[in-house]
Amino acid sequence: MFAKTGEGAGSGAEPAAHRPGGPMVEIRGVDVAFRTGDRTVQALSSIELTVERGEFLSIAGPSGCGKSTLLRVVAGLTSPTAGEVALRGSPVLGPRRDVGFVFQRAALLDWRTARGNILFQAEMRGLPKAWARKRADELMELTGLTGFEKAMPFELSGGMQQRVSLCRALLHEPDVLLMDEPFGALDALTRENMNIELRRIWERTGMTVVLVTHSVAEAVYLASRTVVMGPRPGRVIEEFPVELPGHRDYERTLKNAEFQRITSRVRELLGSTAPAD
Ligand SMILES: Nc1ncnc2c1ncn2[C@@H]1O[C@H](COP(=O)(O)OP(=O)(O)OP(=O)(O)O)[C@@H](O)[C@H]1O
Repeated sequence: MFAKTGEGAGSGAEPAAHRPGGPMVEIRGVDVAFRTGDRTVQALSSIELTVERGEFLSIAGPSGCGKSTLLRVVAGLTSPTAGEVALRGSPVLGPRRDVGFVFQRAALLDWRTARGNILFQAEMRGLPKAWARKRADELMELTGLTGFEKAMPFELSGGMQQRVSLCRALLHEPDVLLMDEPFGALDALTRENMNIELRRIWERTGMTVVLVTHSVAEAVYLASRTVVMGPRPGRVIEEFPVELPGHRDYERTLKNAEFQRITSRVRELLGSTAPAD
């Protein structure tokens, strides 16, 4: 059903936002059912979603509604029971190398330096060493880690560890960055700062991002579109284009009437299942 684009995975030094538009991720009629013993859990039902190139899409939904499963399907780590997913027009049939994944916990190798952790991605993929070192240094600068190249993970704060994890996920220039509750383990202030950083990085690079979060404020502040999922079996119940200024000052955005309108509506939809943020 999905035509191949002919473009190589991970290619394209120019930011996605500067390339012609078009779908980056296409999710068509996706169902996922898990079998455990004699029980079947219907995790996702009839998911239809398109993520445009250069778009920042956030997904909010109650616990257990299948948000992580959806990200895993996009990355090719979980196979759908029905339906199809394509990245840049090429069907996702197994683990994809053209995605970057950031998880809630940074999961750094504690015997390697910050830079060594980032370069691990290149070693696993057999990328040219000199190119990878240059790219790692650029990413460390972009995420404010310059000066911490040789720091060991235990010497880094939670926020800095998550920055290393972000650099590691971006090293191979993935077409799409998937983030699963990346700031969930951080304290409130660090989380706010990481939101500001991530938004700044997205504004500068124009990469395609899909972010799963429990924080309504985070979902709306960061995204160009927010999707709300309903409880199991997970399905999309509503989408909100976030029509706020491209460059978003944090304090000003939180006071913006449109931001408040969208966050209230998302909270209403999530009802009592949404934790306060
Ligand atoms: N590998 C698996 N085997 C069996 N059941 C699974 C598996 N992975 C997920 N599930 C079930 O699928 C449903 C959706 O799980 P998922 O982790 O995707 O939800 P979520 O919305 O990300 O939850 P949370 O917000 O709590 O992280 C849950 O009922 C979960 O127990």
